[in-house]
Amino acid sequence: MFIVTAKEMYDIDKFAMQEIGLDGKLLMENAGRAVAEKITAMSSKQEKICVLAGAGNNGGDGFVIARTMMDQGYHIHVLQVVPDSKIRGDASFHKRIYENCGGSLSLFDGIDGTEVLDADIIIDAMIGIGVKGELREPLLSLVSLINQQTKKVISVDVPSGLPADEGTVEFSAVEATYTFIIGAPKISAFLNHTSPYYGTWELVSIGLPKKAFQLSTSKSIWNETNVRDCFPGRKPDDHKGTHGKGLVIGGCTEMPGALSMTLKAALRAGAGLITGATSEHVINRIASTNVEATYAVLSTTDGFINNDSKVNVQDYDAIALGMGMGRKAFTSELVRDVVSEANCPIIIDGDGLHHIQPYLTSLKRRKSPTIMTPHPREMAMLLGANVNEILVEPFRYASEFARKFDVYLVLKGMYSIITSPEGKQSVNMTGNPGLAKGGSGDVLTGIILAMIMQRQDMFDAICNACYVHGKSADLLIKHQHSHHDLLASDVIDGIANVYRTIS
Ligand SMILES: NC(=O)C1=CN([C@@H]2O[C@H](COP(=O)(O)OP(=O)(O)OC[C@H]3O[C@@H](n4cnc5c(N)ncnc54)[C@H](OP(=O)(O)O)[C@@H]3O)[C@@H](O)[C@H]2O)[C@@H](O)CC1
Ligand SMILES: [K+]
Repeated sequence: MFIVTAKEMYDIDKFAMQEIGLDGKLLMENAGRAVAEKITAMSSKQEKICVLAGAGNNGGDGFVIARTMMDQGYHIHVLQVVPDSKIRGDASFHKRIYENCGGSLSLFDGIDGTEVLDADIIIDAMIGIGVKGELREPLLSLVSLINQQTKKVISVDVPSGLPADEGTVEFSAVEATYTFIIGAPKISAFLNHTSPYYGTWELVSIGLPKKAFQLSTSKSIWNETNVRDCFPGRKPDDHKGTHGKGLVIGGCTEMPGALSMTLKAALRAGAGLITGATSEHVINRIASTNVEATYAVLSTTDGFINNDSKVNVQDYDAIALGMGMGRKAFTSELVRDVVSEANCPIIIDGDGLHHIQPYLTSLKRRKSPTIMTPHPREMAMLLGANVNEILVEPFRYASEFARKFDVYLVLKGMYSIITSPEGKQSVNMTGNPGLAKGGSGDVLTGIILAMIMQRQDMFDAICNACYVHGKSADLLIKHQHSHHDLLASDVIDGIANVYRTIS
């Protein structure tokens, strides 16, 4: 499923019309019919439905929805929120058809007399991706009235007033119960501060050609079909070496658990052989619960690993670096040496991100892929930016960072964004608030390690890992646990449930 900006959507629309030859009125008919079908499935003919129609194509969709539902016997009224003179193009065409069919319509004449107050269901087709700046009056007051009601509000494409793109914090918008998104989800459906306005959303397809999307956008949702298409298989003659030999470097006296979880997650996720490189103290603490792993002892100062014992990094297919290692200056040296000496893919996570921050440009010199897995606060630290700036524009920050430092980036969050060094982006939709706990990130790193060692496309492997991690949590919440009691170690055990569903 592709994800678009408003501009990309307009480009796709233009391509479909000018290059492919699809008519705009037909696309609008398809959009309105597809949304009407969804709405009829969730409403009854006894309910009074008010369609709020604007002047642009979003309003045009509203007229098609109204006509389609009216013909099926629904109790429909259109409240046109702009004067007749403003209605243009295809919207004007579909308004005429609605009226020719005998549809009921009135002009919005101020809040007091509004039909919104009478309706059981409000269909918001005032403004879609064409919004510019903050809502003007009288729509601003109308939106505020709608948001005070407890009625079911169904937005068409985008809740009116909400920007389709990232980067805007000042806006007023309809707080929809449901949104039926047309063609492709817009970026604002995946941002912390804008996604709640959509309510529950669903995509409706209107016949826009796949070719148009492929030419215009490099962003998509990574879903179960993607996972099934490229999930590493197992053959009868496989041996432990077939599935990779991984090294995990991290841990300190105060945080032995982080390394332990990465080791265990990597093994559960399918790694062939895993070695933990850490202090003797940490090994003594975790070895009995990670009996399948092997260990390399690193020298320490005050319980933190240092660079004296020189880690052997040459014999591995991939390395994970950083979890629970602390932030001592002498550990930075070790991180730098591993990053410059290893000839295999490296995942840098947790404290490793802090150590590498002053040396980010060195990553460009690596011959093998580098994967970084920051949460938004770590991303802000890496960039020297404010975390709120990142949260408002995560796609842009992620894309610029990945390109600049030639890394694969997993920007973790409610919707994690995976970015390739070329700027290709995927959003992972699995996962739930139960994952907002210590250790979750260490588990994800272990799963990524296992996936990238099985020698498939790096981007696909990382996306699969994010999917598996979130899906494990989702299945556990569905069947056994709650958001409150779910632990990172449960997510490791839950990997088995995910594998059973996809293999
Ligand atoms: N892409 C596709 O393939 C297809 C797209 N389709 C649909 O088209 C939609 C995009 O249509 P669009 O481009 O006509 O813009 P749209 O969202 O109707 O908004 C324009 C109106 O909003 C108004 N307005 C703007 N800002 C405002 C403000 N701050 N405060 C107040 N008013 C403001 C603006 O007024 P103006 O500024 O011009 O006076 C104008 O009247 C898209 O979301 C989808 O639903 C489907 O039909 C099928 C095919
Ligand atoms: K809308």
